[in-house]
Amino acid sequence: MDAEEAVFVDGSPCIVLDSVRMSYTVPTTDHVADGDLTFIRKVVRKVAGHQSTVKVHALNELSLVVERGESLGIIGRNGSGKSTMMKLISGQETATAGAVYASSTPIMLGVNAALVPDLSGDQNVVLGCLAMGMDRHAIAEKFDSIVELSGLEKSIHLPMKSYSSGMGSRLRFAIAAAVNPEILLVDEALNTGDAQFVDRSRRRMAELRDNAGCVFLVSHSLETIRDMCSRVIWLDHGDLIMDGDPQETTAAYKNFTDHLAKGNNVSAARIKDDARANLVATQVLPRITGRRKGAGQ
Ligand SMILES: Nc1ncnc2c1ncn2[C@@H]1O[C@H](COP(=O)(O)OP(=O)(O)OP(=O)(O)O)[C@@H](O)[C@H]1O
Repeated sequence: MDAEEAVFVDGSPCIVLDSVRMSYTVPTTDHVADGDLTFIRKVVRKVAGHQSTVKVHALNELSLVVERGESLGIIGRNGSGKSTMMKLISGQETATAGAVYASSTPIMLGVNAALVPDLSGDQNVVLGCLAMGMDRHAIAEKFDSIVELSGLEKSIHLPMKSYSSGMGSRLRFAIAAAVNPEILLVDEALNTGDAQFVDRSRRRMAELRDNAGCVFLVSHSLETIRDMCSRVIWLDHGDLIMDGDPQETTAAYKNFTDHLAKGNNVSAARIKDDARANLVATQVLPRITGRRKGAGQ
């Protein structure tokens, strides 16, 4: 990534990721992680109860500016960093380095509501709505439609711990869908439910998308991404590979995965390298009074 572009945005963008990185330190049973330690030191560490750890780089340094009106699709293989990026934007996780700026609270459909298992479904509706910043009047107004969307009318007075995981997901989705967020995050991997609920939730999602200032959508369905997004980014092993037009980006990614599926690892790597070579890296600069679009480049 040699080229760098200074981005000058008119008005305020919805989301800015400024040199963001995310890594996790996780325990491992792989002794290679102990590196060059002598056998004796490895035994001593084990006896002393030391657990080996490795660092997982979920997202390597990247910057991104997403403007109002954009609908950004995020594609990539399993483990490429898509959900991690969503968690950083929603504030569920804090980046290891860099900063995330949002013009208002992003709402991630399905997971925003931190619900309490011992409370009943209806009590959790109130709790979840309060957590999203709704007042009691607005909650009372929306209550019936939330329960209806969840499809849990019969179980709404039972404790959430008695719900199946699908029922819990439906309630969380219905609560998150009660507000019309300016920044909407949809991770399709989190969308569970039976056919009837999927249909209902898709309709509500479409309404939310139409009303949102900007939308982030993670999906393994390239068709969904092409249908719904105005811009697509391709992540691989935590790196930003491509950022651009939905048709071009999904076509390049499909070409890459088709080559991989046929075992053509070398040509797949070349496709990825070519895509990355054309990437214009974003650089986030502090806003300076008087600076104009195109100035100072
Ligand atoms: N809480 C966590 N602790 C440790 N490692 C994590 C954690 N969350 C994600 N990772 C690691 O970070 C990397 C990126 O994961 P992420 O869930 O963002 O991928 P993804 O692109 O959303 O994958 P998928 O398509 O399978 O949902 C993976 O290697 C994953 O193992």
